[in-house]
Amino acid sequence: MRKIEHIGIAVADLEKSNELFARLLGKEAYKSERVEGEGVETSFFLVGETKVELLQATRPDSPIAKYLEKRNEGIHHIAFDVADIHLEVKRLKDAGFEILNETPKEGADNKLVVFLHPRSTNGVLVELCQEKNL
Ligand SMILES: CC[C@H](C(=O)O)C(=O)SCCNC(=O)CCNC(=O)[C@H](O)C(C)(C)COP(=O)(O)OP(=O)(O)OC[C@H]1O[C@@H](n2cnc3c(N)ncnc32)[C@H](O)[C@@H]1OP(=O)(O)O
Ligand SMILES: [Co+2]
Repeated sequence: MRKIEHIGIAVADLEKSNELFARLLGKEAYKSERVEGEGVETSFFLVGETKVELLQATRPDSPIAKYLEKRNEGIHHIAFDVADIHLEVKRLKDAGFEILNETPKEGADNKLVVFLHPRSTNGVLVELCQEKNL
């Protein structure tokens, strides 16, 4: 794990939360991106070396929709930047963590992503991110 890539925050209304975080951080989101595979619309704010990712569900079966059915808006996951996602998946699997998708999938912001089940990570949904062009 090289650094915290982003903190993912589940929101009900992306436009409203974009305005709130722009006011909070003193800067606008640098991008918005829809990830069909996850049923999410995201926006990203750069904060030093790391990012805040806001996520709104685009369909009822989205993990974000399911999350917000049971919980208030708030921190949904923490994402770590990794150099080699396949190596990290093997390391973490051997270390006893529960990998949700062993084959990396398309993430936002030009990343390949893998998720670990929160029941194996002290109740925190963990995402691994590798830059796609490496
Ligand atoms: C990829 C685009 C973008 C990016 O950065 O590039 C994203 O970040 S997309 C983010 C949205 N996608 C995902 O979250 C994919 C991975 N998530 C999942 O596969 C599910 O959400 C899963 C398996 C974590 C939970 O799904 P499930 O249907 O099992 O939901 P339950 O409500 O039944 O929860 C089971 C159990 O897990 C706990 N839980 C659920 N979500 C979270 C969470 N975000 N953080 C911590 N814990 C979570 C929940 O409380 C249940 O625990 P229990 O003790 O049984 O009550
Ligand atoms: Co994320």
